[in-house]
Amino acid sequence: MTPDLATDALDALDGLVGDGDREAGGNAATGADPTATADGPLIDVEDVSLSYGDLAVLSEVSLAVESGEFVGLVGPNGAGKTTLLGAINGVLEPESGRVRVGGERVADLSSRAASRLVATVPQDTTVAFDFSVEDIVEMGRTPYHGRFSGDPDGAAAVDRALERTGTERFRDRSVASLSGGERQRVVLARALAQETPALVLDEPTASLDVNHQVRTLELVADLVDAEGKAALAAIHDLDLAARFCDRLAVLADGELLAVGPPDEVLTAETVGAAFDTDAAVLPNPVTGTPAVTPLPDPGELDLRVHVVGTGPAAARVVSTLVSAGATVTVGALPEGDVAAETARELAAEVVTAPAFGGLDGEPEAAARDHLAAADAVVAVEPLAPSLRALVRDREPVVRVAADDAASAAAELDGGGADDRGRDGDRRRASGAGRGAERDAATDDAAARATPETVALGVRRALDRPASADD
Ligand SMILES: Nc1ncnc2c1ncn2[C@@H]1O[C@H](COP(=O)(O)OP(=O)(O)OP(=O)(O)O)[C@@H](O)[C@H]1O
Repeated sequence: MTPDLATDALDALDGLVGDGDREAGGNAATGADPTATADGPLIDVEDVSLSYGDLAVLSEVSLAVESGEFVGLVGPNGAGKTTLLGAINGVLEPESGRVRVGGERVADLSSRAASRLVATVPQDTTVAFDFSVEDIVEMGRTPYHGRFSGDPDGAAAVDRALERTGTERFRDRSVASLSGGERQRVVLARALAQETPALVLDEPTASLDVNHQVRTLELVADLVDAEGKAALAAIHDLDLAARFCDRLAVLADGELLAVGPPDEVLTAETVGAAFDTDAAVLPNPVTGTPAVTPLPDPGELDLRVHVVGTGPAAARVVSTLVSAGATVTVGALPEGDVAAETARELAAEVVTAPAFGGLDGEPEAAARDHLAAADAVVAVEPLAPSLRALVRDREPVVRVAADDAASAAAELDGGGADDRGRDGDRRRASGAGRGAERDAATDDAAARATPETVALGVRRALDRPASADD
C-alpha cells in the first residue's frame, strides 16, 4: 500500500490515526515519546468543557485513567461519551480544560504524535475504500512511517494484532466482504497495531455476538494488565462493563455522576439518575459483578401484596408486583435467598428466618402480621411445609408454580392448587359476567402463566365479585 493511499484511507476512517502531513505543521511537542513515563495518570482529563456550536456537551469533566487500568465509560445515548473520547484522542479540541496523555497535552501535539500515544476504536467501522484486512491493520502503523525510513517493527506488530484479535484468517480478504462484527475486530486489530500506551474504544462490542463481546473485552482487559496500557471504553452493556472494567465512569448530560469500582458505582440510585429509569441491581450469580435490570414504569396496582416463597421464581414475582405498583412484603425466607435480596433491592419489606430451622418466634409473628395486613397473598409453589402452614389460614389469592410456570402457574384463587384449571377459571370468569373479553384474558393468563401474569391475577382476583366464586 502506498503512503498516499494509507493517508486517504485514514481520512476515511475518521482521521483517527495521524498522518505525516499534519506533523509538518506541528510544533515542539511533535516528537513526543510514546513510551514517555509521566508523573500522574496516563490519561488525564481535567475540567474539560466542549460544545458543538450552541450545544454544550461536556461540562467540566475530569477523569483519570492510570496505566494498567481499564475504565468503562457508561451513560445514556447523547450523554457525551463519544465527544469525551474525541477530546482524549485529539480529534476534538476542548473549549476549556486540559487533556494530557502520557504527560503530553494532546491539543499541543501533531496528529502523528497524538497517534503514537492514543489509538482509537471508533463506533462507526465503515470503511469507504475496499482495502484488504491486512492493509487496514497496517494503517495502524502510519504514525511510525518516517519520511525516509521504513517501519522495521511494523510487520511483527501487524501479525501480533491480527493474531490477538482472531482476524488473521481474514488477512487477505477485502474488508468490505466482512460482517459488521468481523470488521469491528479488524478495526480493533488496527488500534492494537498502533502500539500506543493509551487506548480509547467507542462501543467496541456494539455489533459483536455474545461470545465475541466477552472475548473482546477480555482481550482489552488482558492488554491493560499485561502491557500496562490505559484503556477507556464507552460501553452500553452495563453488565459487561461491570464484569471487565476496573472502574466505571457514569456520564449523563455531559457531567460525570460517579466514578469508581463497578459495585460502588452501579447502584439503583446512580443508574436511575443517569438513565432515568428504575432499576434493580443484584450480583450476577455467575460472575458476582453487578447485574442491572431496568424495570418497567411503575403500574398502578395500588395494593399491598405479601409474597410467600423462595428462589428466582419468587424474586421474579416480587419484581413484577413492584413494577406493577404494589406495596410488596415478602417472607419468611432464608437470609441470602435471591428473593430476599431482590426484595431489598426493590425496597420491599422482607422477613427472614434461619434456613432449615422451621418457622417460629419473631419471624413467624412478623410474617403473620404482613399476611394479615396484605390485600392479597401470592404463594410461589412448591412451598416448604412451614410456609405451607403459614398460608393455610390465609387462602392465597394467587398461586404460582415455580417449577412449571409455563404450563399451569398463575391461578385466580378460589379453591387452591387442587382445583386449578382452565375450566374453573373460565367458569368463574364467566360467572363474573365480564363477557368474552374477560374469558379470553383469563385463558391467556392460565396458559401463559408467567410471573408477569401474577399482577394481572391479583388485580382480577380482588376485582371479582363474590358471586363469581359461587
Ligand atoms: N458533530 C456534532 N455536531 C453537533 N452536535 C453533535 C455532534 N456530535 C455529537 N453531537 C451531539 O452531542 C451530544 C453528545 O453526543 P455524543 O455522540 O458524544 O454522545 P454519546 O454519549 O456518545 O451517545 P451514544 O451513546 O448515542 O453514542 C448529542 O446530543 C449529539 O447529538
